[in-house]
Amino acid sequence: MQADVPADRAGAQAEAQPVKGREQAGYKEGTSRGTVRGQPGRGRQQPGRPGPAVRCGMRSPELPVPPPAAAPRARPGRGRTRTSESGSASLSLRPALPGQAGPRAGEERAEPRSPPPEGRRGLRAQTSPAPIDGTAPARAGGLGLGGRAGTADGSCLRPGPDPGKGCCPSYQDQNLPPTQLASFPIIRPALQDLASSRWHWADQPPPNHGRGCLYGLVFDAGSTHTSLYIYRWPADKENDTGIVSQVEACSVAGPGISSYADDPAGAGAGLKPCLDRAMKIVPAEQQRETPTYLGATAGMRLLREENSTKAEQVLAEVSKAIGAYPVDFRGARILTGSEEGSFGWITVNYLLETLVKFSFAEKWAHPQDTEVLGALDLGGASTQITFQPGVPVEDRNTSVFFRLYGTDYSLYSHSYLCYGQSQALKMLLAALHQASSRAQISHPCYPKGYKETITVAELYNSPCVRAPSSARPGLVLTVTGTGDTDTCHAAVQRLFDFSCGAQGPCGFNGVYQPPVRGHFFAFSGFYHSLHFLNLTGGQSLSLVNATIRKICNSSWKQVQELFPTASRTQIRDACTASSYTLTLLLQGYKFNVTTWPNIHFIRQVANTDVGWTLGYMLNLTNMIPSEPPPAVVGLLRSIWIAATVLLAIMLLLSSCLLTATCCQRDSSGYEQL
Ligand SMILES: Nc1ncnc2c1ncn2[C@@H]1O[C@H](COP(=O)(O)OP(=O)(O)O)[C@@H](O)[C@H]1O
Repeated sequence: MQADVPADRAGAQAEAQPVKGREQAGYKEGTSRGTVRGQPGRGRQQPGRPGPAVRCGMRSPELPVPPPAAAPRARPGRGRTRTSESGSASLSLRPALPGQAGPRAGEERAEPRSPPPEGRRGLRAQTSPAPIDGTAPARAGGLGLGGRAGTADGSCLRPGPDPGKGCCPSYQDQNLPPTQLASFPIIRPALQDLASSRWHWADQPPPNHGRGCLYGLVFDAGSTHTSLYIYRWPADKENDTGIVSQVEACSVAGPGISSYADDPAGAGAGLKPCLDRAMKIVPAEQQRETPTYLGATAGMRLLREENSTKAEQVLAEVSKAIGAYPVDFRGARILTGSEEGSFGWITVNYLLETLVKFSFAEKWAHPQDTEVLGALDLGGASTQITFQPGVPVEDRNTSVFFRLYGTDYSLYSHSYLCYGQSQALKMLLAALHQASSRAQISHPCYPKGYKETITVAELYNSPCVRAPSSARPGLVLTVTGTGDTDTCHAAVQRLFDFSCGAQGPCGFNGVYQPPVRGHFFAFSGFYHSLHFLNLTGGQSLSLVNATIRKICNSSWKQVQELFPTASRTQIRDACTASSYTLTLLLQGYKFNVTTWPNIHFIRQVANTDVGWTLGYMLNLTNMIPSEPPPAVVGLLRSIWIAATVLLAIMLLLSSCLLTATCCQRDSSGYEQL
């Protein structure tokens, strides 16, 4: 369903034609927009207008998805569980059409898995259990058990008549050393470079003279919640990189928009407080040119699988709500799993300036000898892994190509639907229920002494779990925690099929994956589940194992004492979530004791949340063009001064020469006379 978009915007969007390019995969070495540094506004794309170029592409959605390595496992219920979101979805890195849903073909339906082989090793503590202090003060850098919302720069939140004054932070202000990462020695040099380059900008004239700042708004409509990210960048540096900062992340009250399937208007109404907040931040005269997007992720992908009409209704309602505000609304759509992974990867590498960097020669350039980082995202309903494997990606369904700032990137990316944290925990409970086939469920990952009830209807309310045909929806199930680490780990492992078969290296459920390579940022649920146990500070794998083991063996009373301020659900899920996270990383994505230190659990870099939204906006506003702007960009001021002096000298010399010639001619004339 198309969203309501004014005709003038439709025109702009129509410029963004799908581009045929290399390998017919929607890839184009796009044209840069020719922004000339020092001449603000000239040659610059109008803010809020999509860039002309499509810069990358992915496999066509029609490509077949490889069959699972293992034989299907019969599971009762209605239909198949979706477990894999293949990169076969066309990743259209171009302005989204309003209300356009992402291609469905990318949503690979899950194939049932075979039971994992017997005797698979569980998670084992390799050292004696370490004390857990979930209430310990946050490490340097201020990482804490935080809410989703945060104000990066409170001083800039007031609307003002003059957006150019006090609106954009100065470059000094932007030089916010991402101290969250200070404990990661490998990453630190890159961050020091980042900081130094920002100091370098500080030498430049203030960026916000003239047009002030530009803003962009992106709603992350996740399966568990929705957030509005408000971004800002200096207007005269629109085509530059590394300068977009997050002003605020506004958390929408209530669950994710997919929960409003039976009340679509409620999904739209819920967005209004955050839109009102944005209208207070973005100066009134700039609101109409502020590009605004809503991207929905796995929750909506699942709803679309279940009932596409309801999914469209929800999208239509959120579009209507956003369209009522005076912004340049560019549409609400459902991202494919591959887009989610790829935009997360762009965000990570943009924030670390591994794609393009401001050099000492005062030019933006692709940094030499800089390794890009991989991205690991754990949502509520899906998880993504995206990295540059350094070897050809053998499965075209998981292959992603980017050309960014004149450099080609060949990535591996895959999204597993239903393997986000909330849905995985639901699958675990359903499996335990089906194993018990009674109204009593013993949950080995819940603390001893914990008890709750849940109806069959509540348990089986997702396409990721299938109700047994005999299950009565109204039946009340009693779930009792047994706090048994080994049984818990075994149950978590049974959610996966780790066997790769003959087809080569894989992740899980028979999905091809080359061996992990280089450093990774692990964010969203990966960060939150381990941060709760204070395990995001570069702890060794043995300590992580020992800590999780200890928490999983604790009683309900003990964990309540350990986490006095946490919610009941957080405490209940501490063991399950961390066990699941570790299993996914180690057995699923195949990290090991050697590569474990290469995973950096992170929530923010330089006060900007790490997630897909920033990469999405950067792409749709063409802020990382496929080719660098023309070479005239970034000429040194000293060169201009030298050129002016040289010109003056040349003019002086020419006039001297002219005078001398005239004099000579005059004297020769006399001679003739
Ligand atoms: N402040 C937080 N504390 C704990 N967990 C969080 C927090 N913020 C996000 N999460 C977790 O991060 C994930 C975000 O998922 P979400 O974006 O809603 O899902 P998806 O990307 O699958 O649609 C969820 O697993 C959620 O529980």
